[in-house]
Amino acid sequence: MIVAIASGKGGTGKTTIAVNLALSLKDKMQVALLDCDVEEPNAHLFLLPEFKEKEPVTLPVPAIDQEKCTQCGICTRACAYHALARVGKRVLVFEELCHGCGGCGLLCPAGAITEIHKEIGLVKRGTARGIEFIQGTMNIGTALAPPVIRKVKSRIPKDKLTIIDSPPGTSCPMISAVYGADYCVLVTEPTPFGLSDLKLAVEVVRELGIPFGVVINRADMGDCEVEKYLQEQSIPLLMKIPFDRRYAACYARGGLLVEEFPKLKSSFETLWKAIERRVEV
Ligand SMILES: Nc1ncnc2c1ncn2[C@@H]1O[C@H](COP(=O)(O)OP(=O)(O)OP(=O)(O)O)[C@@H](O)[C@H]1O
Ligand code: SF4
Ligand code: SF4
Repeated sequence: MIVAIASGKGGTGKTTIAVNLALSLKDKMQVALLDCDVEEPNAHLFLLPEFKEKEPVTLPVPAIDQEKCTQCGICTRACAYHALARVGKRVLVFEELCHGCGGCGLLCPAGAITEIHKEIGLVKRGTARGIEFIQGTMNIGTALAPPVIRKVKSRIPKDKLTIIDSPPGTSCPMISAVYGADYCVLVTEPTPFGLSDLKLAVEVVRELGIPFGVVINRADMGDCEVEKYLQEQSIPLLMKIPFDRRYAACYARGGLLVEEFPKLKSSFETLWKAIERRVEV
């Protein structure tokens, strides 16, 4: 089963929940944790995995043979991302804009386009406390998270519960991370921003047809508009976690909540039961 932990808003507690859910379940079943927050992965800071494999992530970007190019303009007109431009008598490639779709190479009538493999990130795989840990990282200066996320997800083991720590927001990186999940846990906080971004995230997972429920983190910090919204929309409330300065201090030290606060472990086990029940339904 694949469970994605996502949220419309950053900093709501996705990593806290993904890491501690994995730790709470690892003695009961085989668990894999995928850190798909590839712009800023941080789950490793808590689990301290030992990485055994590393694989670069590459994107096929075009290289133009200016000798062969007839400047017909077919490729520049075809590229939906404006990654090609005719400047004087040359066709230039703006690699940062290229999505590696391969379209220009297929269309070029002069055979002037070949592909080079540009390194845009790294996927690392290892283990931590009996948990299979897979992490993606984007190279500095690159802009495309989805290919790195897809590469991380290509490593999903078939025989384990896979927990995905998704990037924040509701744009392409989040969609790439949650796509194909059996269940999505949307983490929010009871603030106007939390509610507004939750609504966007709900739209995304509904559009993708992924069953989902909500965890309200720092649940005692704001008003109850989030709960009212969940009731109106018949969205399951899976868990409420109170704000606790000791949790923040534990996090800041790289500590593990379920080890320092054993009561939380049973809360995460209950969260898992709620997810499992809903996926079976
Ligand atoms: N219940 C809580 N009480 C106090 N602090 C909390 C609580 N939950 C999370 N935090 C704090 O909120 C911050 C963000 O948590 P976390 O990194 O898990 O969020 P995130 O959603 O993964 O963030 P990002 O969107 O940047 O990936 C951390 O400093 C963490 O200690
Ligand atoms: S590979 Fe696709 S995105 Fe990249 S330059 Fe060619 S047409 Fe544009
Ligand atoms: S399609 Fe080929 S020949 Fe035409 S401008 Fe592009 S690179 Fe040159």
